[in-house]
Amino acid sequence: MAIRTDQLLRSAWTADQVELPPHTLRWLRQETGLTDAWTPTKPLTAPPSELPDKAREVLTGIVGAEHVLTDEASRLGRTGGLSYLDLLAHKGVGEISVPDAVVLPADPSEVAAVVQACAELGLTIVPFGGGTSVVGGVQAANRAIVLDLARLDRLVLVDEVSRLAVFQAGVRAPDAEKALAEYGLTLGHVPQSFERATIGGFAATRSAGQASSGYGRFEDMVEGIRVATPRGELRFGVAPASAAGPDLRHLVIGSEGAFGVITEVTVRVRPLPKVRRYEGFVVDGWERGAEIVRRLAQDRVLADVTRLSDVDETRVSFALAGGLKAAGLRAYLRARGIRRPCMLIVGWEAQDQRELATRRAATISRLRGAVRLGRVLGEAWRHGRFNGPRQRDALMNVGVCVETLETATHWSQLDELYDKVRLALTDSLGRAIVMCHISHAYETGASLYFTVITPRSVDDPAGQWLRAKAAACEAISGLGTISHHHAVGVDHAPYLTAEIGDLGTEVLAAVKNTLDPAGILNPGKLIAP
Ligand SMILES: Cc1cc2nc3c(=O)[nH]c(=O)nc-3n(C[C@H](O)[C@H](O)[C@H](O)COP(=O)(O)OP(=O)(O)OC[C@H]3O[C@@H](n4cnc5c(N)ncnc54)[C@H](O)[C@@H]3O)c2cc1C
Repeated sequence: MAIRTDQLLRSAWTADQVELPPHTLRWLRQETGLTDAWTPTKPLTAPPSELPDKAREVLTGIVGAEHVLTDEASRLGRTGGLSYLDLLAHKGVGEISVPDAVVLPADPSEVAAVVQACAELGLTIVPFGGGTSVVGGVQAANRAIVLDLARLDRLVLVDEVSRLAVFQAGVRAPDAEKALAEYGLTLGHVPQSFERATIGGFAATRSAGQASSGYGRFEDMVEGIRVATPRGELRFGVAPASAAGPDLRHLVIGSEGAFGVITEVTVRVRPLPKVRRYEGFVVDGWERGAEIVRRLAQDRVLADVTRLSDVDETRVSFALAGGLKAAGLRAYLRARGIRRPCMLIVGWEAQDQRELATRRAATISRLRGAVRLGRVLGEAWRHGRFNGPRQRDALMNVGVCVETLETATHWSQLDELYDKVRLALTDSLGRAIVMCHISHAYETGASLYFTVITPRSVDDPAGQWLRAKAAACEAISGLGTISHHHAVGVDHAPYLTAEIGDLGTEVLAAVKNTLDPAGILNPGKLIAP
């Protein structure tokens, strides 16, 4: 099997060298004090593989010699995920552990055999989907082997009557959508990592896509799931709803490879939309914007995509759009009485114009006081919706520390959480741009997604972000969730008990102990050591 090149690009999102436009670089220097001085980088190298001969022999017997890879490129290609710290580590800054081998099983039965064999051999396994984790979820502690699900790439079946599809876990989101489109169907799960992430990864992390208001979070889409554990196979989901005890699907959805390896997922699918419309509005101030989004959620008229940027994120978006355009827009908005512009993107997807018009009218009637900037802004957002990681590459290339973090809470606590996280980040980082948006709203609350941009520390680039992230996590603890959709991984594991309590942590540990008594599955993720 050809190794996909993007798995080798762990220090960047794309192979192309991306550069910031000159006006953006100038603006960034003014705003953040960015200079040309930053820690030099060098490519990461791998130590020799220490995969024991016996283990190689057993694994080769299951998947074939060509699917047990110990060469440097294959192992570096599955070293870590895509957090800022992982990307830095690939530039030779900070610490990261390189796996001893990459194993590529072909189907659920080979996955089960690999898991059993590793349990007997005492070999640690890191399940690896698209490798887009931003919380240390695919870090290979203890010189583990990476179990790459890339060959589980089939659409197993489509039940058009029930609107269900069964995918193998390694199917990437664009391939899933392409396969479903042939049946006139869609999953509608569009996270920013869409181009690379997999069906199994979405289930393992309780992912949420940009259109979650319309299509739901990924866990809402999972009807059934198949998981290989060292103790045998788990299979859940025989009916759309059940009163047969607790819903055990949710023991494995979000289990981040710590309880078992997801091999197949049955997902709810919907008809492909025939019409779509995305529009941009501007509201005056974050508090007013959040109130509008709350009304939309509580009146149940949210657009499929509903995304509110705070003043700083809006300012940055306008600045990046370029000098004259941005100045003209600001003047226009001032004339319309908007002093603290906050951008609101709304997008609807429907089967026909009539459905779209009805839903649009219901949403728009609640946007009192908002200034409509029209479809150009909405469409620009839609077309650029996957650009974030490319922009991050360009920023990192000029010595910027750029990272995101996310949380969620109830409406009554949203402002407090917003203020506390912002304060924690700015206190820790000093001169930094800290911006935020709401992109997932519920009747009872919403997510907050923060992006940070600051000059990378010359002396201690990793420590700079570790300290800021710790400060933000402390601010979140007790007020919101430690993760709305990025999952727990290694980074959030120390904060999980504060959220679910000692007994909750004990329950998770008991489940882990039952399914994985030798503790070989993704150690250190989800449950802190
Ligand atoms: C630029 C960027 C943007 C992002 N945007 C979003 C977003 O909008 N919404 C969102 O929800 N997330 C987002 N993420 C986070 C990430 O993409 C999601 O967590 C995604 O669900 C991970 O899928 P993956 O296939 O890449 O999984 P991986 O990164 O490979 O793995 C994630 C975790 O799941 C485990 N795992 C993977 N596959 C399996 C399996 N088959 N069985 C058991 N365990 C498994 C891994 O061991 C790991 O702990 C973003 C990440 C990046 C880098």
